[in-house]
Amino acid sequence: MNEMKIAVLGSEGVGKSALIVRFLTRRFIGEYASSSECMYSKRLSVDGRQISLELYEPCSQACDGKSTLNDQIHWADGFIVVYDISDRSSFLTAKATVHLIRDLQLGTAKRDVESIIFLVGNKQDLCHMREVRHEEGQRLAGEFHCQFYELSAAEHYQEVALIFSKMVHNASMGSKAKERRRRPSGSKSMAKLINNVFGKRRKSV
Ligand SMILES: Nc1nc2c(ncn2[C@@H]2O[C@H](COP(=O)(O)OP(=O)(O)OP(=O)(O)O)[C@@H](O)[C@H]2O)c(=O)[nH]1
Repeated sequence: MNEMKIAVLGSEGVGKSALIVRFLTRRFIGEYASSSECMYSKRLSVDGRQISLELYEPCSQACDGKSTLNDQIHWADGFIVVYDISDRSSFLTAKATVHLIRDLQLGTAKRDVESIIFLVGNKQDLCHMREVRHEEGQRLAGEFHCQFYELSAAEHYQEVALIFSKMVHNASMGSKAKERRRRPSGSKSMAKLINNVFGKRRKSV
């Protein structure tokens, strides 16, 4: 069984949990708590191979034991960097994050293999409130050698699933001979994920 580790990054409220939960459960669940970092795990078959996938979502608020981007770069096989197309500041955070991943990577043992980064503009259903043009996302992705997607976790299951499968596929190509690395926190089972989702406090859109 191959292991695959993906970190889902982005500023508060961009829809990181929504995307992960959509992928894992096919459902869009509107409200999630954000007071702790989360690790989700899932087994899946990609290109005929069994993959044990771990998805890490850091806590976007100040919390104990928070991992640094440097830790995440050592740990992850790939990054999904999310912003909200109706929130320009989240795009600027995504830009800074992508920049940092590329910069920090140069100082690690992984510098020979460019980290796989997918830049994702979420909340496409809010295009009437759009603050970030599609072309801006495309341009940023081109500049930093990322793949770019715009979608809505609220409305698009297929697109969300496609992104995660592509990420796993691409990351598995680049990680075959890779050393095992420390992970930033403990793992959550699917049952815990469901409890977590339903136990989370409510936030408004
Ligand atoms: N309209 C719309 N709302 C969305 C979408 N995705 C997520 N949301 C909403 O955005 C809010 C934040 O979503 P989360 O998934 O908690 O975002 P997050 O990035 O995990 O937030 P933190 O954990 O606080 O960092 C919630 O109210 C979601 O219902 C989307 O595609 N469209």
